[in-house]
Amino acid sequence: GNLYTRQVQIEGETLAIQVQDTPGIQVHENSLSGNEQLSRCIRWADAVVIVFSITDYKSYELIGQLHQQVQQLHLGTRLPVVVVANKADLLHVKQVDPQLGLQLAGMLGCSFYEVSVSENYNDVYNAFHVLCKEVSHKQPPSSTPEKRRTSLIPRPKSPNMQDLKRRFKQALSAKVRTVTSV
Ligand SMILES: Nc1nc2c(ncn2[C@@H]2O[C@H](COP(=O)(O)OP(=O)(O)OP(=O)(O)O)[C@@H](O)[C@H]2O)c(=O)[nH]1
Repeated sequence: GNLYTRQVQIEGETLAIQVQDTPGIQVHENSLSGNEQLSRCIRWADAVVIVFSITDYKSYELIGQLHQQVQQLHLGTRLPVVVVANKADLLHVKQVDPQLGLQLAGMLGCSFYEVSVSENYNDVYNAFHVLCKEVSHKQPPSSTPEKRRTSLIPRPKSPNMQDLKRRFKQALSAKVRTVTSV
C-alpha cells in the first residue's frame, strides 16, 4: 500500500499527483470480497488505473469486478479509469491476448495500454500522463493551488501516508489518485 508523489507537466502547468498502490487484493472463489482497504483507496481516488498481467488470466478476469466496484463507489460521476495490460515482455508465458484487454476496456469505456513495467518506462509514463490530462480537464479552473483541491474525502490512513502528507502538503497543487492491482 505505498503512496508515491510525482510531478507531471500538463499543458505547461506542473501538476503534483499522488499515486496510491493498493495492497494485495484478496480474492475468494474468483470474486473480490471484504476489501475494505481497497474500497477506501477507490473512494479517495480522482482516477483509477486497473492493471492486469498478461501472464495471469485470473488477473484479467478481475477487471470487470474492479471496474464495477469503482462505479459503485463513485455513483453519479464518471471517474477516469484506464486498463493496463502489464508484463508485455513475458510473451513466452502469455495467458491473455492483449486484444482481449483492449476489447474489455472498450466495453467498459476505458482507455487501454499494453506495457512492460520492467522494460519500458515510457509506455507507463504515457498512460499516467493521458490520465492526468483527463483529470486536470475535469478540475474547475482556479488561480490558487488550495482551491484546486477538490475532494473532501480523507486519504486512507497509514503511517506512510501521514508522513507524506506532512512533507508534501506545501508542494501539492492538485491531486490525481490511482489504484493499481496486478
Ligand atoms: N518481467 C516482468 N516482470 C514484472 C513486470 N511488472 C512486474 N513484474 C514482476 O512481477 C512481480 C510482482 O510485481 P509487484 O509490483 O509486486 O505486483 P503487485 O501487484 O503490486 O503485487 P501486490 O504487492 O501483491 O499488490 C515482481 O517480481 C515484479 O518484478 C513486467 O512488466 N515484466
